[in-house]
Amino acid sequence: MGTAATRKRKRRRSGSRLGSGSRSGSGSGSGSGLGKRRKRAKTKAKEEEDEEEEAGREGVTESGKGRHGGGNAVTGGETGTGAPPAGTESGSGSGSSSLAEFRSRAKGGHGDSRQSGGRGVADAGADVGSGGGGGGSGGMLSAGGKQLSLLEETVHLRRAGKLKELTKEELEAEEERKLVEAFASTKALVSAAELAEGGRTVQPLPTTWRPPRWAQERGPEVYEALRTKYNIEIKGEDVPKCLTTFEAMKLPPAIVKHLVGKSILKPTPIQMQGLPTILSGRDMIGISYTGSGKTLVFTLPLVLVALEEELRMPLMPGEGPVGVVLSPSRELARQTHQIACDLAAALHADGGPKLRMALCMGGVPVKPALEMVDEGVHAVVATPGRLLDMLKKEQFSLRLVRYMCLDEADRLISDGFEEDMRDILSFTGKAPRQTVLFSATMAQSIKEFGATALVSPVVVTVGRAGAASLDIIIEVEYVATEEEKMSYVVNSVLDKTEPPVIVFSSSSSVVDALLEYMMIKGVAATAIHGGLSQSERLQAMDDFKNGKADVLIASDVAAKGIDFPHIAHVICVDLPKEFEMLPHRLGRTGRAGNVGVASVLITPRDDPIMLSDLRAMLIEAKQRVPPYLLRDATASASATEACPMCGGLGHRIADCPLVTQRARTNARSRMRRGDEHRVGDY
Ligand SMILES: Nc1ncnc2c1ncn2[C@@H]1O[C@H](COP(=O)(O)OP(=O)(O)OP(=O)(O)O)[C@@H](O)[C@H]1O
Repeated sequence: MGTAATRKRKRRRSGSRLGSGSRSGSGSGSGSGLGKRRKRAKTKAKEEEDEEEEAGREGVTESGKGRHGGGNAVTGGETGTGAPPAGTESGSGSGSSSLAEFRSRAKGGHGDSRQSGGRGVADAGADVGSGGGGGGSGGMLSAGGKQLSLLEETVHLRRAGKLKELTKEELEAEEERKLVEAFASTKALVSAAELAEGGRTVQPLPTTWRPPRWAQERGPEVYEALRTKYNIEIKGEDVPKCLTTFEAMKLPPAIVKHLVGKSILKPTPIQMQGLPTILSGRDMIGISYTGSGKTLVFTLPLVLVALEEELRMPLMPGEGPVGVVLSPSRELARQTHQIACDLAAALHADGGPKLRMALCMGGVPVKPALEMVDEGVHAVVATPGRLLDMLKKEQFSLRLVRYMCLDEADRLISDGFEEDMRDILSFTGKAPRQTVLFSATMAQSIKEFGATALVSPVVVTVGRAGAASLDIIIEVEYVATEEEKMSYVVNSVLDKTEPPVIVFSSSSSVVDALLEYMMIKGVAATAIHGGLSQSERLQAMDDFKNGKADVLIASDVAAKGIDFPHIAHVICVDLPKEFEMLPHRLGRTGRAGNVGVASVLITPRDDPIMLSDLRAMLIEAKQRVPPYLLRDATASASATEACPMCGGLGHRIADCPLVTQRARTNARSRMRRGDEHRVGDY
């Protein structure tokens, strides 16, 4: 590992769980050491949450003017020609549309659809969110009309003798069903107005995009075979074709050229099914393992929606956006925004119009985004807190939005973001809207909820949701005490591979202590966590990306979605607070078909349920299970069926730590929202 100490980043935090905060690097470290130049930016409570964006703000005023929503023609009409020879998967390439062709299609393609919409509105009383009538969560009412909790309900039923005849297994299954329903009944994807009116759009967004004719003429058995070959599972009605080349998807040549320049030559499985699905205007839930190219699946349509709108009717100053991508962290928002800008620039360089893509996230000045809005903004990539803040200040409007994506959607529609999401949707107009959700992890409860809140969605799954990528070699290492971890990481684990390496911990103070220790040991390291200022976070990311630092020590703020190229090794010094986070952490390596190594440190003090999940994950990924895990993990777990709440393979819902944690987080979030003056890390 490199020895050049880079920047003099000095921080210290006492009480680190890892100890060793002292100069000697040993002992139980109260955290003296490198001085006190960095003030503590966070309280303990904030540190525990650490991760990300939150918001609790008041007041919703619908604003915005101008346009009206409409159809979603994306890249053109039915011009794919030249069937490929039987048995081949690719088109002839003639399906790819030039910008001029695209322009003419966009102008004539779907006439008035922007005005007329195309999605009908459901009758009052329609099934909004999950659950439908009766409160959705399956709760029942007491004689006094009060909604009963699940617990109270069970007690009532027991007293009434209705549960007597059920076996223990049946009771457990019933309990699971109700818990899943209870959590699935959250309605983050349905705006307050839609909830109030009991209506929502019920037709997929109309689009003029079609696959090439040769692809349309193939029988369903061809697509079934392709999906089997690429391990693609689909759910939904009338699922669009799976296309195995970008040309067959009729992307503008400038985009294909841009992708080739990035060595993206052939779609990955989630792209094969996901891109045609979104280009067809369908709502979609996309689940695929980490590093499998999901970002392109939702970013490319964002840019193409923007292109089409601009070609049909250029945006006026103050208008837009027509597309929005929401990310749960600033780093992820920044990354996605850059990818969208690159795609837009490729179109512009080929003679296309200039598309304006705004980045709206906390920690950075709002001015550049506002300047873009003044000119007319085509698309926005945002974190929920900043977006909501701007909407409430009427700095722009979402009334023209016809494409909305939630990246890392399981995080965005749970964990206290729910209210923000609903508030954000209150700012959308009545225009038809296409909604797509993506993640590598999505527990059954979230998937079910998504499926009821979207319009005739297509669910595309590649691999099991929450499974570790098979391109990662996972090694579990047993360490007897927390105090030993720090020296163990530096002296035994770090040297297993060449840099770059990412080290994860769920605690900011451990991240700080590790940074201090590594700097003392001469390791070129930098760190990122939610307690640092935005400029410090940015600097750390840049130093790591451009090779100034060999090691990035990170809290889970960097676990989801961040695409560092060629990470050789991920080290988890502890298990995350939610097991679901582990595949995300591990997934920073082994991306885009490369093989990676991950080390997970465990101690005897780790939660047995977490260890059980870990064991099941290793077995599923056909990795070596250390004897310690075989001995101590709880024996009751089923290794074939995932917990419907959190996706963990090692336990059932009755033992799910997430159930308790979510309840706690939601309560905390409700309390925060009562504080009008709070300004979150958004
Ligand atoms: N078709 C492709 N061929 C080769 N590389 C690709 C392809 N599509 C995307 N990539 C590259 O793969 C890497 C991972 O892609 P991406 O970040 O979209 O993964 P992801 O599925 O979103 O992962 P995560 O779940 O961690 O967010 C990126 O560097 C991207 O440029």
